Amino acid sequence: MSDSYQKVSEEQHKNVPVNPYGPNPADYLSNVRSFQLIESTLREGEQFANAFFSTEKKIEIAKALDEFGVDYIELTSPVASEQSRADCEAICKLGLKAKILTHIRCHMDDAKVAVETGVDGVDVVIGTSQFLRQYSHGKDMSYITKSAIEVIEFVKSKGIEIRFSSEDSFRSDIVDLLNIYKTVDKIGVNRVGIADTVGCANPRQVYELVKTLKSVVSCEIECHFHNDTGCAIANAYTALEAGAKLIDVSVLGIGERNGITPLGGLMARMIAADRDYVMSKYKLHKLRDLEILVAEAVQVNVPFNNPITGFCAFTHKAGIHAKAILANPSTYEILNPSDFGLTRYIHFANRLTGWNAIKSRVEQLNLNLTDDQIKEVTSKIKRLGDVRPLNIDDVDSIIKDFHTDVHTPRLGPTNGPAIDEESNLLDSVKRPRLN
Ligand SMILES: CC(=O)SCCNC(=O)CCNC(=O)[C@H](O)C(C)(C)COP(=O)(O)OP(=O)(O)OC[C@H]1O[C@@H](n2cnc3c(N)ncnc32)[C@H](O)[C@@H]1OP(=O)(O)O
Ligand SMILES: O=C(O)CCC(=O)C(=O)O
Ligand SMILES: [Zn+2]
Repeated sequence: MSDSYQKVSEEQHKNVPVNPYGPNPADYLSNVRSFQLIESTLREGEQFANAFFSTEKKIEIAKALDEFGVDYIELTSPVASEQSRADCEAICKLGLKAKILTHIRCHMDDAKVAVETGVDGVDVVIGTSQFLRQYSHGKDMSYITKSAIEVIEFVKSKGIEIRFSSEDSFRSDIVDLLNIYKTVDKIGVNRVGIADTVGCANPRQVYELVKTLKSVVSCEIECHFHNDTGCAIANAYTALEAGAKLIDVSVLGIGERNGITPLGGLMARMIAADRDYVMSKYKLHKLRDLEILVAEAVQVNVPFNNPITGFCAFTHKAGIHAKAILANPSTYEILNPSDFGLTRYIHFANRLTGWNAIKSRVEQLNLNLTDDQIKEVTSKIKRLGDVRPLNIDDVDSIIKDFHTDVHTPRLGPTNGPAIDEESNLLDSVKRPRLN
C-alpha cells in the first residue's frame, strides 16, 4: 500500500442522515438488533477443501473466536475421527466464554459420543428434502421424526442444549418441515435450525419460511446459509428480519464448496443496521487478525474485495469521491474504518484524481501553492497518468518540481534552452525545469 496510497485523517463520519430504508423499529419480528452468532469455522469450516486444522491450530482459532466475542463455537462431530473427538474434549476444557457445540447426525450412536465430550450443546441435523431422503440416508419422515425424538430426549436428559435442524430445508416439503419442527418444539428444544444446504434460497424465500416457522414454534430459530448463488449474507440478514435469532457463520465463509455466510461480511451488514449493538458485543478490531489467522491456516488469501478487510475496502480513488470523502467520510462510506481499527486511504496517484485530492497532498507535504497552481499541477499528474501507472513518489516529484519552479525566480530564456513540456513530460518528473 505504502507507495501508491495516502493515509488520510481518522476523521469521524459527520451528519450521517437517517436511512429511510433502515430497519423499521416497528417490525416486532426482527432480531436485527439482538442476534447471536454460531461460529462454525471449526465445523463447517473444516469441510472447506483446503482445511486441515491441527489440535494446536483449533485451540488457537477457538481462543481467537472467543476473544472476538462469538456466542457459540460449533465443532466437528466427535464421531468423524478419534482426533476430532479428542480435540472437541480439549476445546471444552479451555473454559472459554463462548458456549461449545458439536454437530452430529440424527442418530443415537453419534449422540452418545457427543454428550460425553463436555460440550454445552449438541446440534443435530438430518436431511428432509426428497433428494437427501432418497440418496443420502434413505429414511422417510416418520423414521426421521422417531429418531429425532429419541435423540433430543436423550441429549436433554444430559442437561445440555439441543438444537434440531433440517438439512436442505428450502427443497423440503413445507408440511413435512412444519410438522417436524412443531414436534421437536413440543418436546422442548433450545433451537430449531433451517439450512440452505445447497445455497438455492433467495431473501424473499428466506423471509417467508422463517416467518412461517416463527408462527409455529416457540423456541429460537437458527439459520445456516450456503453461498453457492451469492445470497448468504443477504439471506442471513433477511432471516433476522423475519425473526430468526442465530446465524451460522465461519471466518471468511469457509465451508463445503464455496462456503457459508462469512463472519466479517455479516458484521459489515449488521453494523450498518445497528452499530451500537454490534460494537457492544463483538471486538471488531480483532476481525482482521482473525481472518489472517484462518486464511493462513487454510492457505488462502483474504479476498481483495472482502467486506471490511479487503485491501481496498476503505480506499477512495476517483476525484469526485476523494473530494467529498475529505470533506465528510460519510459521503462515500457506510462503514467507518476506525470501528475495525483500520485506516482510510485516498488513492491520488492516478489519472482519475482531482485537484482537491492533490491539494490535500500538497498540504501534507507542507508546500504552498494557490488553487490555480494546484489545478495546473493536477493536469501534469493526469498527463503522466495517461502514460503509465503512477505511484506516490511520481506525484510527489511532480508536485515538488512544480513548487520549486513557481517559487524560483525566472532566469529568462538566455539561461538555457526551453524544454517542450509535452515531449519532456517524463523527464520533467525527475529534475527541475528552467524555462
Ligand atoms: C450438510 C452438512 O454439512 S452435514 C455435516 C457433515 N459433516 C460430516 O459429514 C462430518 C464428517 N463425516 C464423517 O466423518 C463421516 O461421514 C461419518 C463418520 C459421519 C460417517 O461415516 P461413514 O459411517 O463412513 O458413512 P458415510 O460418510 O460414507 O455416509 C454417511 C452415513 O450417514 C448416514 N446419514 C447421513 N446423514 C445423516 C443424518 N443426518 N442422520 C443420520 N444418518 C445420516 C448415511 O445414511 C450414511 O450411512 P450408511 O451409508 O452407513 O447407511
Ligand atoms: O446443521 C445445520 O443446520 C446445517 C448443516 C449444514 O452444514 C448444511 O446443511 O449445510
Ligand atoms: Zn453447511
